Amino acid sequence: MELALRVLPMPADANANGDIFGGWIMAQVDLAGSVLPARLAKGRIATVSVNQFVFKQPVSVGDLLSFYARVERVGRTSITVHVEVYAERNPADLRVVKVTEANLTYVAIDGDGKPRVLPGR
Ligand SMILES: CCCCCCCCCCCCCCCC(=O)SCCNC(=O)CCNC(=O)[C@H](O)C(C)(C)COP(=O)(O)OP(=O)(O)OC[C@H]1O[C@@H](n2cnc3c(N)ncnc32)[C@H](O)[C@@H]1OP(=O)(O)O
Repeated sequence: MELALRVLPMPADANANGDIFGGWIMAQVDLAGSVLPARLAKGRIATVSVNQFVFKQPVSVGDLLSFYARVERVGRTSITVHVEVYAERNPADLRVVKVTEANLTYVAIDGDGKPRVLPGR
């Protein structure tokens, strides 16, 4: 898997319990997932589906989040990627835990927002 994004959640991204909002994490996964498809599509892409989002562990302010991605499938106009998210925490006694993973599909689109055949397909 390839490192696509690394980010530190901030207090503004936390909910009333002090854990990071799932929706904020989903937005970061969408961005991280788009990196490999954007390279392959060589142009505009749009997210068409997100499957199997599972939150395994809470994320806290101060965790360093790393988003790893790999291409699962390349179709005629679409690319599906698998993204896994790991949190590094507790610097004094470092722990790395997988916090979530998801499959996302992106479609290459033209200037009118219609599906576009991927380069080389
Ligand atoms: C220099 C580079 C560095 C990189 C640096 C990174 C930069 C990175 C920047 C970009 C960052 C953007 C990342 C955020 C992207 C958004 O946030 S986009 C906003 C949210 N998404 C949208 O608004 C999309 C709305 N949907 C649509 O406009 C249309 O549905 C679409 C996406 C154009 C597709 O059109 P459609 O007519 O529904 O599609 P259709 O012809 O039926 O099928 C097209 C393909 O999609 C597949 N598909 C359709 N529905 C589904 C489904 N439910 N599930 C799975 N696949 C499906 C089909 O199987 C088909 O695949 P192929 O067989 O051709 O491979």
